[in-house]
Amino acid sequence: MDTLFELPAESPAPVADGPAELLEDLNPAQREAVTHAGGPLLVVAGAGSGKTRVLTRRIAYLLAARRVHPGEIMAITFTNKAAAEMRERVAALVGRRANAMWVSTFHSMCVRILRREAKTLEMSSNFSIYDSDDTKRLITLVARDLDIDPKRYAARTLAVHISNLKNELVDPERAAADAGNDLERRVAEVYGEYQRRLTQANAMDFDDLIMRTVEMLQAFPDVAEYYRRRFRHVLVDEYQDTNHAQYTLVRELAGTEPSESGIAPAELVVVGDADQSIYAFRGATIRNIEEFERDFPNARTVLLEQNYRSTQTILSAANAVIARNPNRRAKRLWTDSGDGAKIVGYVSDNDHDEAAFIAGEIDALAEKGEAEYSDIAVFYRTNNQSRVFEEIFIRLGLPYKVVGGVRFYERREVRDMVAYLRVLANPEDTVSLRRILNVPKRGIGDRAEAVVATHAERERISFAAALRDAVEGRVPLLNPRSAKAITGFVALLDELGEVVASGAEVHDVLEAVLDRTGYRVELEESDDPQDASRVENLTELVTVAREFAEFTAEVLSDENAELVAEEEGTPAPGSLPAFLERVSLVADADSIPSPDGGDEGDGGAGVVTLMTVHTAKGLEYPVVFCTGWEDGVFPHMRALGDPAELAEERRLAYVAITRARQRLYVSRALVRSAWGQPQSNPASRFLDEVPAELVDWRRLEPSGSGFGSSGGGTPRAATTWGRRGGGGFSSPGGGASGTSPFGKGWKDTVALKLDVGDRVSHDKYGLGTVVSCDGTGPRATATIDFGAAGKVRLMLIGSVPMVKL
Ligand SMILES: Nc1ncnc2c1ncn2[C@@H]1O[C@H](COP(=O)(O)OP(=O)(O)OP(=O)(O)O)[C@@H](O)[C@H]1O
Ligand SMILES: [Mg+2]
Repeated sequence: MDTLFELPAESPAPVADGPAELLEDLNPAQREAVTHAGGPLLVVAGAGSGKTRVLTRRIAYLLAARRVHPGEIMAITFTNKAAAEMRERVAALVGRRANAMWVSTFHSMCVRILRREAKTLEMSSNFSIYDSDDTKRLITLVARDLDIDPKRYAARTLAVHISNLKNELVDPERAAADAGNDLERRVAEVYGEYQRRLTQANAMDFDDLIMRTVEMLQAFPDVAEYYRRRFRHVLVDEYQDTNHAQYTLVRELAGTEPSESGIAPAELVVVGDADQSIYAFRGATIRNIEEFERDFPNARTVLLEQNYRSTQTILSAANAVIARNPNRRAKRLWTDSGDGAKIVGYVSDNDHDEAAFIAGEIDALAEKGEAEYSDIAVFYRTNNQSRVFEEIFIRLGLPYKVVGGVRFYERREVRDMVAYLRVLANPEDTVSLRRILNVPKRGIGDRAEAVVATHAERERISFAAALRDAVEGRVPLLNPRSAKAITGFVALLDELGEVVASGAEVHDVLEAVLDRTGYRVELEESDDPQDASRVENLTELVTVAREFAEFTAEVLSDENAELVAEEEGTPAPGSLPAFLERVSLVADADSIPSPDGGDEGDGGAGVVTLMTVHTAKGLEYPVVFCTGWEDGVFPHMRALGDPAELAEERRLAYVAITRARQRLYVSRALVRSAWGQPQSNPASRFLDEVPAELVDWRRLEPSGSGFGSSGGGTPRAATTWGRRGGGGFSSPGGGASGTSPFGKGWKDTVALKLDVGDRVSHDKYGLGTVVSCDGTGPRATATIDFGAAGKVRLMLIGSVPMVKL
């Protein structure tokens, strides 16, 4: 780590056969790393300094200049996306020969090795891979069988401990021997039994993939020898995020000294940035970077200091934020690409406004030709934050893709609840009915379902009618226990039907479904952390429904009722069918261009990418929106009282900022409803850490500044909307009136000037297009098509919670 190469002023002479062009556009330090031969090499450098470029270029160089066969190369990346990207980059350089290389994540590499070597491990090569869900389930069963009190030791806790042990390559025997307290003894006990059952089931969990590979390479020198002989070049990207097991795997593969039969260690090159270590919760440790030279004899270190990705403004912001972390080695990172645009800051009233502002900016950038959709990424801290963006983007017709994480309305629990609502709205909806028949489990098995379905077919009645027949004992072959369960289910639906008939609002119906079906309790009592996030998603769905009810109430209030044009064929405002229509529109994934459509074949503009910051590691975009910069969101609530976690969040912020090439936006919402009840969060401390002179804040002060012309009797515009951020308010008059940043009352006055065809974003209705305008002055109204929310006629006087996009 201490070695900084003194590089010759002149670039190293290109090797035979003219790979000079492979070195041409590299700086001397990069060139050194690309051409380096022999001992292990560590490249440490800040974001955007070309670490990944060095790896891909090195591969090309190995092939072109050093006559290495592609099959001798093993490159490891952190995500499958990164692997695909690297393979692509190498293929662009060397064509189809890229195929013989192994470019993959640690996990896929291990699966590949383990399937090949299954015999050695006395397993069959078609072993299953258990995901975290399966893992939690199995651990729950094991713990139950071992009489472990789930209140004392939750399956989740046991799973985390077992995973940690595996990441440290500790087997059950050693865990048992080392156990120093009751928890550790219990964990060791469960661990042993869990492993036994995995083997019995011919299965491995994610951590096993790494651990078993390491064990195998250590236990079978001839197998290790085979891979050593085969892979003469091992390259690892994002080395700062390796854990102990992965580090050991790299060591076993590459070797540190000649093997028994005299094969020299492979050439090892690892690249990383301690400031971008964001997987400590999975056991990643920057020790692996810091101790590289001790771990690998004869290792050398190259530092890269020039950033080629971002403008100076973006880099300065990133440097200022990460500089606050304690115990880090300061790095010099510079760019000669100029200051570029200022960072745009935006404070929104709420998360809808934040998304609408971003949608407006994206539209403007695309319209002005400053960026294509595929140049743009929107980042958030946790997956559930994608929902508001998805809704708004779909309504506006902005093509986007969500990377990682399941789209909100595609999540199982959300689909289950929507299925309940559909059945309540339309009992003949057989698909939805059958989906919820035994969800949550109520003893109506597949066989019973089949019997009822057969009866329905034979009698030519609906499935719902057949269920009622079952209640009355008119379905032959149905066993009494199933009939009883069906009776309970039908009674439950009737009960819920009464809730709907009583005129309850959609969110209350939803709450009733969650409670009376036992769906929520089941998730809450589960030990599976996935179930905890399911509860969060359901809370989010209730929020959607509540907002829907609120805006409907506002629309239907006396003073506005006459302004609402009821459209033929559209469901009554606020009704369950209206809500379902809105949800289906959002869930309609068909209208979204395929993410793989790439830049070609979809009109050339591609799609906007939405993802969490974790997913964004290693990527870059000309335009980046960092959203939800609020204390409690980013940094995450969990990190607020914990310096180590806060440092990790700050590294995450550093990763987020450094993805941007030309333009960076940071935004926060004063009120966020993502967690059920609206919450007001203070600004993220990371925002304060960005030097003020780098940021152009676009937000109208609560009153006064910059609006309206003088004269006339109409009070002046006073809104909470951005002054320039997709702004659109203009005031025909002057006067004086102000609202608080939170004020949304209709009493305050403002006039919004609209023309047919204008796009607007309404706080409650979402995005819409103006279809007609009537009247002038205080009598001005516009009819706006809000898609699923219907066509609405609105007065343009009053503090209309709407902006022109
Ligand atoms: N010598 C160079 N000349 C021109 N462009 C370069 C050079 N080196 C790297 N780049 C460009 O700079 C950008 C960042 O490079 P790269 O992604 O390799 O950085 P990185 O260090 O891996 O970043 P991260 O830490 O985010 O993973 C890329 O667009 C790359 O093509
Ligand atoms: Mg990289």
